[in-house]
Amino acid sequence: MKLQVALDRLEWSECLRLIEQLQDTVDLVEIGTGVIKEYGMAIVREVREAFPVLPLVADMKICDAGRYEAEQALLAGADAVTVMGFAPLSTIRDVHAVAGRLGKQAIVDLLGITDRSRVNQLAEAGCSHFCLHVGLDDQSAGHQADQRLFELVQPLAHVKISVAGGINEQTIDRFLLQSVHTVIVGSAITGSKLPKQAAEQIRSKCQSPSESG
Ligand SMILES: O=C(CO)[C@H](O)[C@H](O)COP(=O)(O)O
Repeated sequence: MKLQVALDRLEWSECLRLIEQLQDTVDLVEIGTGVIKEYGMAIVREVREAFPVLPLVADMKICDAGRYEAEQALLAGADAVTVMGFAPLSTIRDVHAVAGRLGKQAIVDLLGITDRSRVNQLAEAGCSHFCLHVGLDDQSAGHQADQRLFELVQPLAHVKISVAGGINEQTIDRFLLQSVHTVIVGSAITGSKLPKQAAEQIRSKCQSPSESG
């Protein structure tokens, strides 16, 4: 299981400082939606220039203007871009087309989706990487990423699953036996007084016996 650290609600310099610290511990770095809204593509470009081989996700949460917004982030240097599962299929198709043309990835964020038939429709449209996601506001209302989320994608074979939303060193245990491709962790790492140690502890749980050294 891969570990993706999400950089949310952080200042520019703090993002760069954290990437410097965490680059050898995590598999992917996500520039969070709020950071992108504050600093735009300039921060994606600077991260790419400073860390040329770092696998980088731009959490654009695209819901319209798919071609334009996906191109912005992917041409700025991101390897993958997110599009919302509730967006029009035309938008979702355009994001995938741009990603395919540039040899990059599109990830469909299922935030707010509770209908399995919608996920099937997305899979039929060619989506192959889904993010099961409990958003910050729903977390505040007491919701957590748990087994029920997986029912959305259970019947689908050959898709990659990421999971996000308030995951920490304890709650990650819930996903170890699921076929999760990537676990996305934000606050539990970036809000820690010792982010590298927090990432290392979570990282050690991501490794299956065959992956550990
Ligand atoms: O996409 C996000 C918010 O929309 C976050 O990046 C994701 O939920 C991970 O952050 P945290 O672990 O703090 O919930």
